[in-house]
Amino acid sequence: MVTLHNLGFPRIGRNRELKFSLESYWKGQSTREQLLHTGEQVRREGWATQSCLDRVPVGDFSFYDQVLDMSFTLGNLPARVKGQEGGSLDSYFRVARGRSVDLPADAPSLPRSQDSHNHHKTHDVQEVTCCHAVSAGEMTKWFDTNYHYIVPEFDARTQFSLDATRLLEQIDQARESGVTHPKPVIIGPVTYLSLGKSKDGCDKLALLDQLVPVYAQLLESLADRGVEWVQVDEPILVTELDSRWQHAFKTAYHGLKGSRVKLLLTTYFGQLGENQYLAAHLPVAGLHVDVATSRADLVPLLNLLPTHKVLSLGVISGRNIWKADLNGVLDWLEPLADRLGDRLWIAPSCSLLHVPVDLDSETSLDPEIRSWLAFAVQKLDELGVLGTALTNGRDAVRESLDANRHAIESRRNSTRVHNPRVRSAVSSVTPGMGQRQHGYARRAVLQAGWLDLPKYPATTIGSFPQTTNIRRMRKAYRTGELDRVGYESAIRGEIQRAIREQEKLGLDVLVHGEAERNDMVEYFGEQLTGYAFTTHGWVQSYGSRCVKPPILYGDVSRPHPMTIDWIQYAQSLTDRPVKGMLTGPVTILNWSFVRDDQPRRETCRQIALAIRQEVLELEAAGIRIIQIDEAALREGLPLRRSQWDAYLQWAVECFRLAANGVQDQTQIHTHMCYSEFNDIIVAIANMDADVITIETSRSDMELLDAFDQFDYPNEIGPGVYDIHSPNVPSTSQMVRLMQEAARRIPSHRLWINPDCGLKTRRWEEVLPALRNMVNAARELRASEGSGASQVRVEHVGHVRPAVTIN
Ligand SMILES: Nc1nc2c(c(=O)[nH]1)N[C@@H](CNc1ccc(C(=O)N[C@@H](CCC(=O)N[C@@H](CCC(=O)N[C@@H](CCC(=O)O)C(=O)O)C(=O)O)C(=O)O)cc1)CN2
Ligand code: MET
Ligand SMILES: [Zn+2]
Repeated sequence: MVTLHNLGFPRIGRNRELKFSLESYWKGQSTREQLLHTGEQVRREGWATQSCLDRVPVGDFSFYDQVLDMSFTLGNLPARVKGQEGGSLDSYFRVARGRSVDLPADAPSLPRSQDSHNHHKTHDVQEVTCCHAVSAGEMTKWFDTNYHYIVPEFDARTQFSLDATRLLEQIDQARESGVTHPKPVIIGPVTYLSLGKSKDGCDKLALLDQLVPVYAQLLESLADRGVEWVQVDEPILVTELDSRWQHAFKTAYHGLKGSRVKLLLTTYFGQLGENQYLAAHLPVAGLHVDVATSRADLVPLLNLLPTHKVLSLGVISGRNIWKADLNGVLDWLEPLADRLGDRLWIAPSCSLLHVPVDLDSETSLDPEIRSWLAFAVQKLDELGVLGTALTNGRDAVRESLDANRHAIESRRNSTRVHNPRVRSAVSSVTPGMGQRQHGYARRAVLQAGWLDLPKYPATTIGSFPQTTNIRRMRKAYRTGELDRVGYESAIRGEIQRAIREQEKLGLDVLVHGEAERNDMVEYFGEQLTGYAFTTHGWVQSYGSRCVKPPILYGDVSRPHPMTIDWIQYAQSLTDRPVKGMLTGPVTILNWSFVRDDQPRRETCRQIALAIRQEVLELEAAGIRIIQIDEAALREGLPLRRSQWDAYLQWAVECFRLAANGVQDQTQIHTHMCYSEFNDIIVAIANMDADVITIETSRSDMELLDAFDQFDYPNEIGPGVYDIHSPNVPSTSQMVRLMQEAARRIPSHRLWINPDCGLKTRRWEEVLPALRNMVNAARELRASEGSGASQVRVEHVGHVRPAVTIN
């Protein structure tokens, strides 16, 4: 008989209870007990929802991040938090967020900037000057998702020691809640090491020998608690592993062979590929593989897998929100069930952390679109239907299967999905559409002519603080308490404030501040056709921070302008140039739930055409600098390097399609927060943006080495202000950073700007920081003896034109 299980359940709470509880605790507005209570409630609710399963995950809950939890379980805390006052929850949040100053009412934030190892640091509020300051752990994205984890830190002195309390307590709690077969979830030793970072250059793999015994101890504690199966997550098995890491798998799992619990070696987010043989032959009791997006692994695995092992198939996608084609799954699954008998387990492909909790909360979704969707709760229902069909035959669930077939067919045939005009627009795309009229050198002269900018022009990345007031007004508008006229005039007030402040600061190129946007992706999703959006579809991005990814179900078009009025209004308030501000097609794609019935590149092209229209209309409306953010272009790189080229090819092509239809005089900017560009600098150059702003302040400009070595031809704004910290950077600090930058990039091609948008900061922090930044620009100009725009014009002539990809 088939066994049904789950790999992990969303933990932010059906109504983001955990988010609110955490933020209130951090602000000192509620007690530790209240927070612990919320955590317990969320876990119990999750277990209740999963009661239909044969094995229920335990330990997938987290107050901040599951990787950080694992670090605590293994006793691997950075030395800087050891011996500090307070309980373990305090230490935990100290690693997660740093020792904070008083948390402002609206102090969310983006992940902190990267260091040179492709990690970016944390988070909401940062430790500052106080004597007890503790810097936060670094944070980086979890595989190819929009979830971010706290990077484990290693050095030559790292010692591990077991603290199984969290897991053991949760197992007891699960049992109290009626879970008869709790299945603890842990991150496996090899993935744990690979996710971490060596702080002193020590060899991470050298730690394996002392790590494995601690894992062995952990498994013993679980066995003592009566646990039968443990889910050991090793997602790095779906990436390319060199021979040392392959060997590490053998060492680790041979070291754990004597354990009294059974291990389910769990992989997800892709195919095992060349690691199949390795994974199939490790001495564990079972193997979980992702078969939701591709079944390429399946046949070879069936032949490789020793016959005593359980094979768990991730048959329902844990990454998207579409109903699974249950009849289609059964067609191939039934013969397998016959063949494998009790050895077959089924589950979602990965943890359900990456999808919203419950479709039933979506009362205002269009009923037809709703009928195509499944969130976490519904995915478990689907699993149940498959289980019953396999055990008792399809007739036992005939009604559910028929309804599912109907939904799948309705989606496939819906006229709302297919729009012939969009199809024909995409098929008439020509390579010339992604090509600027002339190369950068010629454009730069034309742009400098009208822009008349000083050297080191000062600008910002787009957003200004999203205050509580702005969010409240938006909520009031949503609920009808505030009418459109009232809302729009309030937003115009915010724009006006942003413009006035920037003028006072003396910035050279202004922004409107993005007050009208809930999120840089959701905002565009709400205005494009082919998109649906939810009211409760929150997904954790990091810590207490959530996103509500819009759902892209059909061909995309742009029925009306999306940003023009706001930008034009902003421009009407000032003589200085205001940047048009758009999110790029690749980022919109990567941060949305997208359709699975056509290749991503196809969907991306449609979005690119919609953004292109907006770009051209902005230009026609007199906006002559347009920024197109591609924060997720680099982070969207496939997990396997062998697939990078193909991805970069279409991703860059889509950016070019969106951006490059403009006149030479129009200046295109792009922005990326994740700035480890060594491997993809050619692709970045191929985007051919006139100016790229990136996150560099934390790395002391080392990230610019890639641009330097490659001779990146266009202009660059390396971030000098770490916006993830409430710290106000000093003028001299920023001057020094720009001087570092100027050692790598000719100064006539440098801009000065913060690392990223300022939406998560407060005005009180932003104003002094930007004041110092503008002063830094002035000092630099003075010390170089010329502030005249001619300098820019004179120099640009020597610059090589950008490489093109056509
Ligand atoms: N999509 C996306 N992915 C991204 C980023 C990003 O900016 N966008 N940045 C990187 C880091 N990830 C991040 C993810 C979320 C947030 C963030 O700040 N999220 C906010 C929600 C932003 C939002 O959608 N706001 C809405 C709704 C806000 C809300 O909850 N309103 C309350 C009421 C407001 C109040 O009374 O305070 C409600 O509806 O109940 C709005 O402004 O309209 C949060 O969790 O708090 C920041 C960074 C990487 N991935
Ligand atoms: N324009 C956006 C902003 O300033 C870019 C953010 S990148 C995550 O917020
Ligand atoms: Zn950014």
